[in-house]
Amino acid sequence: MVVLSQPAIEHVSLIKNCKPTTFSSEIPIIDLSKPDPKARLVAACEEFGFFKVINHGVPMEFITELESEAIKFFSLPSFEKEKTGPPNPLGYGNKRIGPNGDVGWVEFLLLTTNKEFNSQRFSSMFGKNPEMFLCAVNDYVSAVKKMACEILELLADGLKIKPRDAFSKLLMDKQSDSVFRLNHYPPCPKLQEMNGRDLIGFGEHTDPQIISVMRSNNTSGLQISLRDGKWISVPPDQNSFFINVGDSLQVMTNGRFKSVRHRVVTNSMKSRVSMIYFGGPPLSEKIAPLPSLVEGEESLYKEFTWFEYKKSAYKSRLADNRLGLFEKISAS
Ligand SMILES: C=C1C[C@]23C[C@@]1(O)CC[C@H]2[C@@]12CC[C@H](O)[C@@](C)(C(=O)O1)[C@H]2[C@@H]3C(=O)O
Ligand SMILES: O=C(O)CCC(=O)C(=O)O
Ligand SMILES: [Fe+2]
Repeated sequence: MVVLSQPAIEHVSLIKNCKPTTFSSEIPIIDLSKPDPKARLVAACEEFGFFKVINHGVPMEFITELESEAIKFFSLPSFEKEKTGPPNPLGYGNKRIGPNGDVGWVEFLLLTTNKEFNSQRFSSMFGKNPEMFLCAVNDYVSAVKKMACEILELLADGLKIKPRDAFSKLLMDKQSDSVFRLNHYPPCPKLQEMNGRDLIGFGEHTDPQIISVMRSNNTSGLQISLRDGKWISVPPDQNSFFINVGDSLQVMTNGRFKSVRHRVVTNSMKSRVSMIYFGGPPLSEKIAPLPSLVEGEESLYKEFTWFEYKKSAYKSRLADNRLGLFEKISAS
């Protein structure tokens, strides 16, 4: 087993007292090999903005290969990892999340999903041999993107949207502004002496994009907020994927789907390694409710492009309600 480095707690402010959570069995599970998952997918996006996918069709060797490359990367000495940082927003980062003062017990690598761009920007990784790593990223991202598009098409069918690629075409576009993230949450044994206190790995937030596909090793830590504001812990499952509705999908469905608030808390004993594909539209794409979903209702959002939303999101703090700035103020 590879043991990853353990940084010392130097920011007491990283420690928050999280309300107790329970491991939840309520999280919807969607089996993509079953005949007709559309209605259950729509219900999951309406009620939770979150679900687990099993029998997903992503080859296991792509997952294990990328996990082993990620562990190799995070096991490098800091000075090697820092050659690919600081994140702007792409690149290696440690504890500081985003440009606005958020911190978490996490180190990460943010990449684009563009093969050529990654090769140029990250060719210094692993000295002279970044190929294995970048190849593992490409194989994994292509397979996960295919699954994300399949899910988005089932959702469009479930919502009776035509054409059925109304959402998925944004991820398939050559200009799609999608990102890929590897997170490593080192264990923090000191937590055991801290009487039930939790250390924030990644603070609460919603993802700005259309859809996020998360996979982690078998270490717990991910929590989601239910619509009543209660937090529940998501039981880890290294063989499955977890899907988040992002802010942009909330807007495109005129609020029918809700982007899910989520966070990660640190485990006292085990490292957590997660890999997340954030499917986003091209920068110039107008993000607006689809006409068939506003019929007879008003659009809840002002018009904006993904470029405008992303720019505004990257000025915000993690926990902010980023969509608030783009909501129409209702007359009543
Ligand atoms: C604090 C921030 C980090 C973030 C950019 C932001 O200003 C607000 C959104 C954050 C988020 C959450 C989802 C993804 O992990 C991410 C890459 C994204 O697109 O938006 C991160 C941003 C980041 O880590 O740079
Ligand atoms: O690491 C995880 O499980 C989730 C991280 C996350 O929410 C993010 O990177 O946006
Ligand atoms: Fe997230």
